Amino acid sequence: MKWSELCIHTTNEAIEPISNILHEAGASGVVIEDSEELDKDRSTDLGEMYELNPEDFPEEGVLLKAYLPVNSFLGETVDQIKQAINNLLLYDIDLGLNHITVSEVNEEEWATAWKKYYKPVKISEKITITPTWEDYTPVSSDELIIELDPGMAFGTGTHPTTVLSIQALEQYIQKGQTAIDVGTGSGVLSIAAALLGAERVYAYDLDDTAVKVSKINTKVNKVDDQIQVKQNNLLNNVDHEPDIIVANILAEIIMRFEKDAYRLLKPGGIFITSGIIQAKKGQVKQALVDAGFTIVEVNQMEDWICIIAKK
Ligand SMILES: C[S@@+](CC[C@H](N)C(=O)[O-])C[C@H]1O[C@@H](n2cnc3c(N)ncnc32)[C@H](O)[C@@H]1O
Repeated sequence: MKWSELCIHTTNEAIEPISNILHEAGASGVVIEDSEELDKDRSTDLGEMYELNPEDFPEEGVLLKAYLPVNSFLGETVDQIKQAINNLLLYDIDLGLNHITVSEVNEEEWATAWKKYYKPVKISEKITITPTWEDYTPVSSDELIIELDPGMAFGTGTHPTTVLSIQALEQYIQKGQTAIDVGTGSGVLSIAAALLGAERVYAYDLDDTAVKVSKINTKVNKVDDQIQVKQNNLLNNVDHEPDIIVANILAEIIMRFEKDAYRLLKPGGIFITSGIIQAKKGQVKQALVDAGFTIVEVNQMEDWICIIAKK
């Protein structure tokens, strides 16, 4: 099959919203080439491997590459993507150069293109994420390993918004608790919750590819007994009473269901909200307080904010 590569020159801040647009448009996998990745200080004490080739990265900004099958809808799809990206300006998201090119690639090229950037990474005190195709030997006996093949669903597990969510889960989850993961993507946060001791996790995503991929990932990590994955719009028609709700979704989407989160959580329950850009921090905090929550922590990584609130 012929594939078309859509290459978008943008900024770090725009990675997640543009990735979402690309997935919604049916893109199969998104490659992120971030100029900052090359200069990042990285710890290698725990056996992580970083073999980055400067030629794979832009001099500045971020290149996002998405792959779409070449068919008769391609032109329209590309136009819709461009329009949706331009609409992000309305949310004060800096798009940088916003230069978009389209070229053709063959199947083998795209199937391996994104895998070379994805290596084992220790992302919290206890959790290391490793791609399923890498051999990784745990460094210590209490290290928890998540094996992930993001396939076509969002979430290699190493995006700052995901890292912040996992660090918060690690801090707040207690053995035997029930958790809900809204917008599970690859299932990474649900798997982390289960490995950290949650007895029951409900993982929801609107996207059926995410549902399929996360089901596979829960099996690969042998936590499919603890995690129920289901296609669902936010918390609509959910009646479980969790101890923890985690949602790594954009601010605009969090502000559509903070009241449902408050209603469902047990008293004292924790709501971990991630995927929030700096500019939206105040609005999300206010929405959480208006819903009845007390803000217990606000954490930041790069330009991303994670707000932890208590019922
Ligand atoms: C930023 S990704 C996060 C994926 C994963 N939780 C992680 O941390 O890597 C957001 C996910 O939310 C899903 N999503 C978007 N809108 C949704 C909705 N209304 N209901 C459920 N899931 C939704 C998307 O399909 C996507 O998989």
